[in-house]
Amino acid sequence: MIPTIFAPATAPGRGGVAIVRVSGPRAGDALTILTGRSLPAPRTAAVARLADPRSGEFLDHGLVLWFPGPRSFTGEDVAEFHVHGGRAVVAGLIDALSALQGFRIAEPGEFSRRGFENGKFDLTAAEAIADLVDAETSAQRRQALRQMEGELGRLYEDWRHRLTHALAHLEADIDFPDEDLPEGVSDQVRPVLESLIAGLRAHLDDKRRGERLRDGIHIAILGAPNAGKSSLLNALARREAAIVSERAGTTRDVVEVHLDLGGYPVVLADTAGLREAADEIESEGIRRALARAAQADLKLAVFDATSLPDLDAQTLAVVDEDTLVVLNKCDRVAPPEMTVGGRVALAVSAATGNGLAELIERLTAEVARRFEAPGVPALTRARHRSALEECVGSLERALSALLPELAAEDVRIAIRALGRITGRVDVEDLLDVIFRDFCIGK
Ligand SMILES: Nc1nc2c(ncn2[C@@H]2O[C@H](COP(=O)(O)OP(=O)(O)OP(=O)(O)O)[C@@H](O)[C@H]2O)c(=O)[nH]1
Ligand SMILES: [K+]
Ligand SMILES: [Mg+2]
Repeated sequence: MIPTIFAPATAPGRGGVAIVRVSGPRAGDALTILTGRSLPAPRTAAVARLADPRSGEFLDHGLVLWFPGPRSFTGEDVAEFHVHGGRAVVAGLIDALSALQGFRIAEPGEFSRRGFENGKFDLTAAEAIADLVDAETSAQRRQALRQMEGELGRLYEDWRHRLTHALAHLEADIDFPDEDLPEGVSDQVRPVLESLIAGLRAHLDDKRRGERLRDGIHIAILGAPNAGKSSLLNALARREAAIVSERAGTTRDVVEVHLDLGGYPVVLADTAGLREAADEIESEGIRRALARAAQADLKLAVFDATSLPDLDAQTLAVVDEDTLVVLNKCDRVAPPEMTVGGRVALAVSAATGNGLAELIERLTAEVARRFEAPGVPALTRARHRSALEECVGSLERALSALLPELAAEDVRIAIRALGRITGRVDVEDLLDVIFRDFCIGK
């Protein structure tokens, strides 16, 4: 018999309430045995006195819930115990459940895995549940919710259906060959494949915005020594994360802080000042600064307003369309209105905080413009990306195939690649990897 699994669904530690979830064929028995009563009405909270069946020891008064399968999260029978959120209460409950025949503690992600295996949701939705639990900012939450609602799964399934349709036509061409048409893919199927390739390419060519939203958007601060980069980082982070000093060349390593910028997860990096390095260590710092600049989604180019009209040439060189230009130390000089490298320069003072609110607003707008695209679900995982790339590659091979048989085989490979994303085909080997990253009780 399938084991009945249980685990705390709430985070460990003290809290007002802790929830222990049970799923499997004997979930109902867990309720009747621990409460000493018959099952409560489905999906209705009932107050119950809980006791350890071995000793009769009183464990807690709590709420119990009964979700008979298949109308439950896992699709199996599910029971929930809502108890007072103390370590000893939860430990007592877990201990009592462990003693029941056919019960064992759940592995990480096992509830979600059972839900997937019972057809409650596809793999992209299961992954979205993990993302939702991990979401730290509102943009991450929005993305996870859209995916959990099935937006991404539907897109991939729609593509898979269209391909399955195209495959049927190809197979018809194999069965009933038209002697005048030696081409691999008929004129009927060719435009279908071409339009799918275009759709897949557009989806892949998204600057990884969905993956970035999950992992954090990278913003690098760049500028000459003493421009006030570290001061700006500290001001934006509201803590002394980086060392500030009047000595030019203070920062060597890249210093990162994680911020919630208007709902977006941002990794803000302070870097070494750009100049002819005085020694090997500084030169390595500058190399790292430039590497950061090259990888960053957005750059903040910081110029020292007190040295105007001179603008540092090395900082100027990194200014491009993904750069916000900042004139710092405007507490010491009248803020000038100017553009730098075609970008409107924003006057700020890291020392007094003047202009920072506007800087944050502009940064948020730039991030939103790049990372929020309403209506189009974003690709969110490397796993999906590699399957989609395999799909495009196979479709391109299909287009240039000389025989319909070969084209059909390539289309079959493309269909399988799409099916792996949502979990429709041969994913058994993938499941351990996917659900391993979930936390216990999910
Ligand atoms: N008046 C004024 N001084 C500032 C401002 N920002 C930074 N400073 C001063 O400028 C000096 C350099 O600041 P840092 O933040 O260390 O500059 P940095 O760009 O990180 O310098 P390096 O790490 O050496 O490249 C320090 O003495 C700061 O106190 C500002 O907005 N106004
Ligand atoms: K400095
Ligand atoms: Mg610094």
